[in-house]
Amino acid sequence: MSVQVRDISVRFGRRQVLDALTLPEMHAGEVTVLAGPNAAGKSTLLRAIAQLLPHQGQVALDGQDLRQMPATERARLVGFMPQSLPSGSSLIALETVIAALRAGKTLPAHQADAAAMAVMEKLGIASLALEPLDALSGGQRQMVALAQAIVRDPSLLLLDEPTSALDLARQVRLLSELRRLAAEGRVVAAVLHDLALAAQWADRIVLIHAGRVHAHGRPQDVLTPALLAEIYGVEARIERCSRGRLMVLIDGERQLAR
Ligand SMILES: Nc1ncnc2c1ncn2[C@@H]1O[C@H](COP(=O)(O)OP(=O)(O)OP(=O)(O)O)[C@@H](O)[C@H]1O
Repeated sequence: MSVQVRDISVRFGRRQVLDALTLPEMHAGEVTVLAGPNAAGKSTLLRAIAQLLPHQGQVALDGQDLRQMPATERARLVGFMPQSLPSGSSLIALETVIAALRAGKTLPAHQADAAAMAVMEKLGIASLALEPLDALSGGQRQMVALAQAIVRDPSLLLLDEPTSALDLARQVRLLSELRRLAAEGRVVAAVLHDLALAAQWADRIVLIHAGRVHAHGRPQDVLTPALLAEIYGVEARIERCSRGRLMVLIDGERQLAR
């Protein structure tokens, strides 16, 4: 499977947030990380790809335009994990995962319960199943959001800062899960701010700046001091640790020439 994202433009009022943005084609088996400064347009792009906000341009799965698909078919094919789950829910965590499952599939109640529980077990959060969603910690809610995003077994998985509230062990658990989901034949795209995590887990990094793709490629090609200075305005060093992994070291903000 491949995903084509072409010429995406989004405007909020008079503000052009995305300007004919085209991503490199994404393929099954690959994890693509979208990175870039605050307000660059990363969340807006993910939401446009998931067809959650009005936009111009095209998103296609194997050439099939997502916009033209019936909503249930799209819900089955695309999983979206938001930056945070809305609060004010009166449901327990398991019910929210069941509701996410039923948005894309009609299933008898006992099968839906079992499928939702199986995903929570796989993610190590079975003990949270009967807790009210609103009573969970930020990291626990983020793991439940992941369960909601993957429970329909989507072909395209979109995640908005999925590790932002997670402790170190759960970051590794989530990112290993993303790699496994990709290896099983899915397309995975995640917004991440942590470039060290991106370097370790991504096949490809797309740097987004001011609503456009500034650079894209393998982590070793994109994580360069020059590009990080251009995009983030920082003095960065990229070094390899003893295991050969890329380390991104930020020495400070870049001093502008007078
Ligand atoms: N619903 C909205 N109405 C008006 N403006 C919006 C809306 N959503 C986003 N924006 C604006 O669009 C721009 C891009 O926002 P977006 O959330 O996509 O950035 P981001 O790259 O994900 O940022 P961050 O790293 O801070 O999460 C920002 O200037 C933001 O204020």
